[in-house]
Order: sequence, then structure tokens, then C-alpha cells
Amino acid sequence: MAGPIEKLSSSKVFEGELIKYKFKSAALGDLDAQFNLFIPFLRNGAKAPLLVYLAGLTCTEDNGAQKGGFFGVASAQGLAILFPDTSPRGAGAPGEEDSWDFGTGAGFYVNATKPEYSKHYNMYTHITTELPEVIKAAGLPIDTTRQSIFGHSMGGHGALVLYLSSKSKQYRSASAFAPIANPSKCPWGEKAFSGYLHGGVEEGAKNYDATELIFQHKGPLHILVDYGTGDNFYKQGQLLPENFLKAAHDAGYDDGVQVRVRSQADYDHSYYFISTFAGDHIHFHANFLKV
Ligand SMILES: N[C@@H](CCC(=O)N[C@@H](CS)C(=O)NCC(=O)O)C(=O)O
Repeated sequence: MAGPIEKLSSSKVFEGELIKYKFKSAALGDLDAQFNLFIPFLRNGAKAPLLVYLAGLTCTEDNGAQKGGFFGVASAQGLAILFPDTSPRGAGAPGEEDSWDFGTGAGFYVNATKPEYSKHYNMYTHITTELPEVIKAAGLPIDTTRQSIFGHSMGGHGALVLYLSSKSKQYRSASAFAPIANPSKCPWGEKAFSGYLHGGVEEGAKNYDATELIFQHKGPLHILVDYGTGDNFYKQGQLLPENFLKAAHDAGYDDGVQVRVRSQADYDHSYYFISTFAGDHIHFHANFLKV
């Protein structure tokens, strides 16, 4: 069981409140975990639906909150936004501080199956199960039965994978900025999967690769992806959005409505790109969360 939450700070922003919380996370092996939560001020005790934002490599719960440019539109649409961290902190697992694309700041939203990581590196359970339970238990004005998910880069991968794999159809829609869309075929994903998973890249492809998971999906999809052609990680073959689009096509979802993948000329990988399309993404999710 996760411990009670402690409020660390609070700031008023766009007719809402951004609150930073800390709690002892059972999913992350009883380490302290932090998250930010934006709650719009709603009238008459109404509860806000929850949009989950997953950040990229090297990030914490703060990057999206500080630089995403999400709050004006989220407030106008009456949506709450949850910003989790990107990995456990202080796990003491082997190699977790050796590079910026593995370990601390790089949890890849998987549940690790290698014994040296499996006690702490369980970001999948942390996001899908633990954080909604913690928010519910705290009695916050949030309706966790209405959730959608979006993210950037490693977090875009997380958003697509959590949306496509959650058995309970926990999320109504998913969107991603510059996602790692086919991680079992790129260096970042190969390193993460072979590091965290007993079955290596093969286990990753089966359980945590959006380009593979889309073939197993049944029923309608609501996915929006944007990437920039000036993104160096795109040019280096870390993102592979074309592979995801081809898979969507082959799986019968390429009608431009259920899965939209948009190439945005000249944008790079940064939060300038994210904040440019932030409003589009929040409006997209509002279509599904407000009903
Ligand atoms: N540290 C890496 C860059 C890592 C990077 O670009 N991280 C992205 C996510 S993949 C990010 O959001 N960085 C933090 C920020 O821009 O606030 C490098 O030196 O090349």
C-alpha cells in the first residue's frame, strides 16, 4: 500500500492550482515519489477528468508543468493534469547513474523483470494503478474513471503503450509529441529493454512497443501523434513514427481519424515544439474526456 500524500508546494495558475506532492511508493519499492497535479477550479463541487502527462528522458515531474504550456487550455476545458516522475529515485540499482538514457530519469514506463531492477523500476504500475489510487484516496476533486494520456519522447512511447495495453481500457485517448514509436527497433529502446527485461528486446517488443501492440488491439482507437522534421532524434532514427503509421495502416486504423500521425515541418525535439501543439492535444483529449 502506498503511504499518505504530503503537499510540498502549491501555486495558483490559470484559474487552477498546481500542487506538488510526495508519498512513499509501494510500486517503486517503498522509495519516496513526487508528482505534480494541476486541478482546475470547477463550480458546484464538480470533479475534473484526468489527463496524464508522461515526460521524456532526463526529466522529472517538473519539465512538462513548467514548459509544456498546458494550463490555459486545460483550465478552460476543465481538465486536471497529472505529471508523474520518469523513474524511481535513489533505487541504488546497478548502472542507474551511468548514462542519461538508462536508469534514473529513464524508467521507460515498464515493469522491470530483471531481478536487479524489478524491486524499484515499476513505472507501469506506478502510473496505471498506484497514482490513480493515491489521488482517489486523498479525496481530491478528480474523476479517475475518466482518464486520457499523453507524453513526449520516452513519455510519448509510454502514453501509446499504456493506452494500447491497458486491459481495462483505462484511457479514452492517447497522444504523443515526438514519441519513441517503435522502441524495439531503435538504440534507446534496445538499451532499455535489454537492461530492464529478463527477456530483453523480444519481451519489450511483445509488451511495450506501440508499433507491435497496435496489431493486438480490438475496437476503435483515438490516437494523435506529432513529430518535427527538424528533430535530431527523429533524424537519428530514435523515434520511427513512420513505422507506427505503417503498422496503423496494416492494422486497419489508417483512416486519418482513429490514428493521426502529423509531420510538422522544421520543429525540433524541445518544449518549444511541445508548447506549439499543446492546445491541439488538450482539445483532442477534451473530446473524449468531457462526455
Ligand atoms: N541529455 C540529452 C538530451 C535529453 C533530452 O532531449 N531530453 C528531452 C526528452 S527526450 C527533454 O525533454 N529534456 C528536458 C527538457 O527539455 O526540459 C542530451 O544531452 O542530448
